[in-house]
Amino acid sequence: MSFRDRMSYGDYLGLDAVLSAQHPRSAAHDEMLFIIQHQTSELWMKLALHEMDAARGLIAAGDLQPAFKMLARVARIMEQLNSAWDVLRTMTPSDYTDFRAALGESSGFQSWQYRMIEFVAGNRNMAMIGPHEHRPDLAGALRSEAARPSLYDVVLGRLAVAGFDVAPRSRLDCPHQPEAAVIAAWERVYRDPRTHWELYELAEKLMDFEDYFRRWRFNHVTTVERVIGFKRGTGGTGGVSYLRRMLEAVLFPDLWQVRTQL
Ligand code: HEM
Ligand SMILES: N[C@@H](CC(=O)c1ccccc1NC=O)C(=O)O
Repeated sequence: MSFRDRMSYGDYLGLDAVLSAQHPRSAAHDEMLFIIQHQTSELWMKLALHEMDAARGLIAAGDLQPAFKMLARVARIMEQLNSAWDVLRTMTPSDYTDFRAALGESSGFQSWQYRMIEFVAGNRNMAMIGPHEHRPDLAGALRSEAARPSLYDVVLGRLAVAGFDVAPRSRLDCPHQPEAAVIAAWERVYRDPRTHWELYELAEKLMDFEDYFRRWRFNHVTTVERVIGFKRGTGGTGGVSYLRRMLEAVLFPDLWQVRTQL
């Protein structure tokens, strides 16, 4: 059973690198929880991006069934991220203040994968690249992403292919705005799902995604208020006041607006 010359479990998974990447900067007991909570979230985000990018390519090519499977997996990943807050919630303000100063000015604001998920979905606020300018590779990756059609842009492309009067966006580097022609197209899809089943299913997959995303934001702001109250964030924002404003962000406004008309 010697694995001296064969690939072992740890070799395959790169576990030495993963399990030696926890470097608490204080003696506080809960700092390990804080680090692992973020690292596992970033790993799940990596998988979500892998699935979202592949789903976007398949949707653009008109191969919707495998894309649905990937988007369903993204929804399960988001559930995982949402459940993870239950672990972090066991950390009280007393526990957190034991090591908060050790975090310096670092903050979730600098999670480039979180911003990339927003950018791939289509919520592109170029000002959010600011916190990544110290890493030209990451800022560059976000800029390149903002120049590509988003997940929602390729979905709009499917509406056009199906004969709806929907034009590609003239600018890709901004959040999606509600558009009368697109809302009218979705209205026809939702009024007659049997005729437009794939588009209907696609729309509901996007709704699932945004629904889970909103729950993540809500869990975040609630946990933050529970742990630091209304203190300013280490990233320089007002903290809870900023995160509450972010709850209003809408990824797919047409899909939310069409509901009022049905
Ligand atoms: C006790 C735990 C946490 C606290 C107190 C906290 C606090 C904050 C605060 C105050 C902000 C606003 C930016 C700033 O001024 O710093 C922020 C942003 C952010 N945090 Fe957390 N956070 C916590 C846990 C997490 C976890 C577990 C994640 C998961 C990766 C996360 C990801 C983010 C992201 C992505 C942002 C940017 C949000 C946006 O711009 O919309 N945070 N956090
Ligand atoms: N913004 C947080 C700090 C923080 O949460 C954080 C710091 C370093 C690495 C990840 C973090 N998590 C999410 O924002 C605070 O103000 O306490």
